[in-house]
Amino acid sequence: NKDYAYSIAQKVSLLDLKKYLVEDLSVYARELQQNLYAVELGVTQIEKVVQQLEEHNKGGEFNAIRQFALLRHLYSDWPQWLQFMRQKVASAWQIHAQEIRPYLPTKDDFDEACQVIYILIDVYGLSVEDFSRGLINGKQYTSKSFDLMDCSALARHGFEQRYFDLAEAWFEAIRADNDELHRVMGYDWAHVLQLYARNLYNLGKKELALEVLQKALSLGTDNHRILRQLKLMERGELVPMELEREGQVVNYAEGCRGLFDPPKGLSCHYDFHTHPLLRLAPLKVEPLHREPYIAMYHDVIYESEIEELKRDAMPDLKRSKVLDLSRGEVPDHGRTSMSAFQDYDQSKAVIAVNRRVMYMTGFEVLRGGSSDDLLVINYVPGAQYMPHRDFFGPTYKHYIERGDRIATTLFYLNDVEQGGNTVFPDLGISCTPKKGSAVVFHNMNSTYQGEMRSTHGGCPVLVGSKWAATKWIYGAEQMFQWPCVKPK
Ligand SMILES: O=C(O)CCC(=O)C(=O)O
Ligand SMILES: [Fe+2]
Repeated sequence: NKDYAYSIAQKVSLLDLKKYLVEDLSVYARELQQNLYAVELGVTQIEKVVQQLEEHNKGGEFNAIRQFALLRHLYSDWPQWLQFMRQKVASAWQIHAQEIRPYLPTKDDFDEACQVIYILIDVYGLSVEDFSRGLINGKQYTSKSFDLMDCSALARHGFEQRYFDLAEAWFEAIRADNDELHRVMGYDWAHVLQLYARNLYNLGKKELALEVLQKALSLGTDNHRILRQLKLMERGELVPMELEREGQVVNYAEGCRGLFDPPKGLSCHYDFHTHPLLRLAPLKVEPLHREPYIAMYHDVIYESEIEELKRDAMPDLKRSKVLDLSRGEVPDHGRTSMSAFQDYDQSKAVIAVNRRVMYMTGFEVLRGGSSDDLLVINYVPGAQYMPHRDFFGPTYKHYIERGDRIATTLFYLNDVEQGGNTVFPDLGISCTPKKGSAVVFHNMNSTYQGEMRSTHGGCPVLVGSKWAATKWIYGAEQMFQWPCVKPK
C-alpha cells in the first residue's frame, strides 16, 4: 500500500506518474507511426507476392526466379514480420512500462480509493448519479465524469465488500449501457451482470435479479453458469448474503451533514481569566456544551504559524495510527488521515501554539508527559477519523506517571470547502472547521472518569482538504488545575 488514496503528497506524485505514462504512451505512438511505415511496406511486398502467385496459378510461365522469391519470402520474411509484430513495435513501451510498474497503485491502494467513494456517498447521502458527474451538493466541481469502467469497478467493489445497498446504484449506472468499452478492455460483461443480479437478490429483489440474469443470458457467454444461478434463484435455493454494516455510528452522518440544531442557552463571551495573560488579550469563546465542556475558540492561531506548521509537517506526513492498548500504535481503517508530530520546541510556531493551549485550557503544557507533541494532520477527500474517545482508561501503560488524556485542543488550520466537521454524536454537536479557530473539549469528568459522551469523530472531507493540529493533554501534571476529585 502506497497511501495513494489518502496522501496529499502522493496525489501529486500520482499525477506525475500519470503524466509520465502519457508521455510514454506518446513516445510509443511515435514509434508505432515509424513502424507503421515499415508495416505498410511489408504489406505492399506481400501483396506483390500474392499477385505473382495468382498470375502463376492462372498459368503464367513457370519461373525459377519467381518461385525462389516466393519461397524465400515465406521462409524468412514472414516469421520476421511475425516477430516484428510481436516484439519490435511494442519493445520501447514495454521496457518503460516495466520500469513504471513498481510505482503503480497496488490492489490495496485501489481498494482504498473505492472505499473513499463509498464513504462519501454513504455519510453524506449523495446521489450516485450527481456524484459521478462531479455535482456535489448542488455545486459542479469537475467536467470529468466517471465512465463505464469506473462505475463497474465501483459496483464490483461494493459487492465484494457486501455493501449491497450502496452498490446497487453503481450497478444501475452501468446497466443501460451497451458494453463497447467492456469489450475493448476484455471485460467479462456477462459476469458483471451476474454480480448485479446477485446483488439485487441479496437485497430481496428477486424479480429484478431474474430480469438481469435474462439479459446476461442474451449475451451468450458462460450461459451454463448463468442458467444454474437462474434456476437456484427461481427456486429460492440461493441463500442471500448478509449486508456488511460495520462502522455505522448513530448520529455521526447526521452531524457530518450539519443536521444538528445549534446549542441552546449558551452565549459567546471573552475569556479574561483562565490565564493571567488573558487580561491583556482575552480569548473569544463560543461555548457548545457545559458537561462535558466543549467550546470553540476563535482567532487563536496566526496565519504565519499555520504556514510554518504545514510547511514543517508536509514532508513528514505518515499514515496516522491509533493506540491499541494491547498491540501498541497501529494503523486503523477508521483513521485515514496523514499526520506528523512536531517536537515540543521544533519551531517558533510550535512553541507559541503549545503556550497558547495553556492559556486556552488552563492546563499545564510542559515539555515531557503533560501532553503529546502537537500533531499536524491532513485529511484528503474521504479521509476521516471515525467516532472514538481520546482517553484510554486505567489499563493504559503510563497511567500512573502520565495520567489519562483529560482534554483535547484541536486547531483548524484551514476552511474546508465541504465536509470535515468535528462531530460529537451523543451530544448533538457539530463543529465546522474554520481557519484560525480551535475546539477544546474535556474527555473526563470531574471524578477523573472517562466521559463516554465525549465520543467524537472527524467527518470525511467531501471537497478540498482539511488541515488540523491536535494537542492531547494528560492529567498527572494538572493537580493544581483540575477540579478536586470527590472521594467515592
Ligand atoms: O479531525 C477532527 O475533527 C477530529 C480529530 C480528533 O478527534 C483527534 O485528533 O483526536
Ligand atoms: Fe479525537
